[in-house]
Amino acid sequence: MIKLFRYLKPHWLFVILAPLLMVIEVCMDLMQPQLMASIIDDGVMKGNLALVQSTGLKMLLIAFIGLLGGVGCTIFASYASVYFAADLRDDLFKRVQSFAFKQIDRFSGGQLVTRLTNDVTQLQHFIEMLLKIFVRTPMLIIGSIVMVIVISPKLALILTVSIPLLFIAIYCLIRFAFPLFSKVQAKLDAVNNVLQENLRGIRLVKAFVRADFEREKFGKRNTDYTDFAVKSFRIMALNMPIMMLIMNVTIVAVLWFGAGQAWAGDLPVGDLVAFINYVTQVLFSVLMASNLLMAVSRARASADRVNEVLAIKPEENNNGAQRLHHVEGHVEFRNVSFAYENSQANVLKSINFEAKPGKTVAILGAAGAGKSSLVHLIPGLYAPTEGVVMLDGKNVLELPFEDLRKHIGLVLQQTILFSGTIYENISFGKPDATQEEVEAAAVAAQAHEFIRKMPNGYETVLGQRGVNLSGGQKQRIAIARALLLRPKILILDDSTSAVDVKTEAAIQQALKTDWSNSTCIIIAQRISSVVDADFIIVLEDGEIVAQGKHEQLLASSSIYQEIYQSQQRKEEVING
Ligand SMILES: Nc1ncnc2c1ncn2[C@@H]1O[C@H](COP(=O)(O)OP(=O)(O)OP(=O)(O)O)[C@@H](O)[C@H]1O
Repeated sequence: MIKLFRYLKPHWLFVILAPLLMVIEVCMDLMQPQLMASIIDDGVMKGNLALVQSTGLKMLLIAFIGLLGGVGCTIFASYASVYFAADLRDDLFKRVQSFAFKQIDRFSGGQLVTRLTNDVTQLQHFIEMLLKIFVRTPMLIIGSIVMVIVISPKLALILTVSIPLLFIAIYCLIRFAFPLFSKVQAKLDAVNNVLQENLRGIRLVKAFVRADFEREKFGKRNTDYTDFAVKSFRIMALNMPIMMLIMNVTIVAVLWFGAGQAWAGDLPVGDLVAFINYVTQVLFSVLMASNLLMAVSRARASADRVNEVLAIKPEENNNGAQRLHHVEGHVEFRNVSFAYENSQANVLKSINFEAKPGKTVAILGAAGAGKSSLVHLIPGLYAPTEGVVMLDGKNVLELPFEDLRKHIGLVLQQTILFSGTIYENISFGKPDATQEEVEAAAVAAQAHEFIRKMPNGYETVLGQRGVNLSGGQKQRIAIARALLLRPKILILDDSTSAVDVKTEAAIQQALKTDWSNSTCIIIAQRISSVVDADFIIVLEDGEIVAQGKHEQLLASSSIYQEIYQSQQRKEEVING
């Protein structure tokens, strides 16, 4: 957790001011019981009204100065903790943005959300509390102990029993609390996961009438979380009553033994009252320390989870490598095998093929054959476990990633749109694109016509994830976004699956004419989408089982013939 304190460095002024102001409040608190003793012994007992009034005014003034110190401390502690949390959140967000694909796979969306929200808030509360009481508590404890010893060393011996008792109670509570707090956060992760997944897929849930099932699933995780949260609150709830019990027993003991000294004239009544006040301050300060320690154990759990994210090294950009200014677009897979980190099995096995500049290579294969995994290796989103992926004769993993990816237009299988205008979505990769460039990309992606017909054209605001568009329209916007970059390599990962055959043909025609310099790698389900490709690869279980041109494959590959015939039959059924 100490590591996270570096986020307080830029706000050092608040970090210094908060405890300094707290020192003022503590000094005032330490003076009050002495003044009270003086009012009682020299004013009340001796009938000296003038002294009661003047000392009373002094007490009011001191209380006011203490109040100013306390308020100032709270304000600066809040500033420091809020800015600390903002900087930490910012850094976490940047770190998540810099994750490589394999690191994104490690966390579920819900886990990252909890870390960036709940865990940061826990740490913020802890920092605020720490700044408010880390000076106050030791100062009050030491100051008050000195005062009770000065007033009555004999009575002060009572504290040698009650303070260790308090510490033992606190230690036990914290030992139970820490593992629970870690579990509570993990359970909250699980709740957030279901929540996120469900909200994203709410239409599917409704369409499949699975609301009851999802409600039950959520209910289970929610109850699980609540059970642990209740357990941890129960432990925290024990804290206060145990401390109060020890405090009350101590005060009774002080009165018991103090009364004898007072009656014997060894201890003035005012001093006895002041003694009780100081004892109360000592015990309350220990209580505050216990709250702080509770907060430490909770914050430690949050800090561990936040540090887990911060410890992940950002994806290397290969900055030392030679810049990639010009790309021909020659892609080659040499004996490439690949496995995801979380599974041992190879999803790609000894892949060899090349895509020459300006040519179109199509990849066909059943679901799960490894098509997406294969194309993700080209921009270096994952690294092959064996073999090498080359661009213009260079290993893509040794190229500066930013340069490499600027030359690659990737249209992902799952269309991702951001809330914002259509214009902003298309120009996502090139924010300074002109209207003409954006429109040209949209024309080629067969999106211009439907965008033009929308009430605000390119300025139409899309709802979250483009809810106000059809699946095919979303895909065409995603294609326009990639085309706008004028990439030397264009990868379409099943990106026209929701587009009708005629529109798909028009997109392919536009690619052939206006984007003929780009090497295209197209993943498709329909053979009609790949017949014109310069080269077709058929993948099965991560292996290339056939390759060649459409006619060659029809003549020589039984698997290709099977796919072709089954699709023909389907079309005949559809066309009646
Ligand atoms: N991030 C991942 N972590 C672990 N395994 C994965 C991951 N992504 C895909 N896989 C596995 O890799 C294999 C190939 O998946 P891939 O998405 O490449 O297939 P695909 O041919 O593109 O399938 P589809 O046509 O359904 O998109 C599958 O068995 C899949 O379960």
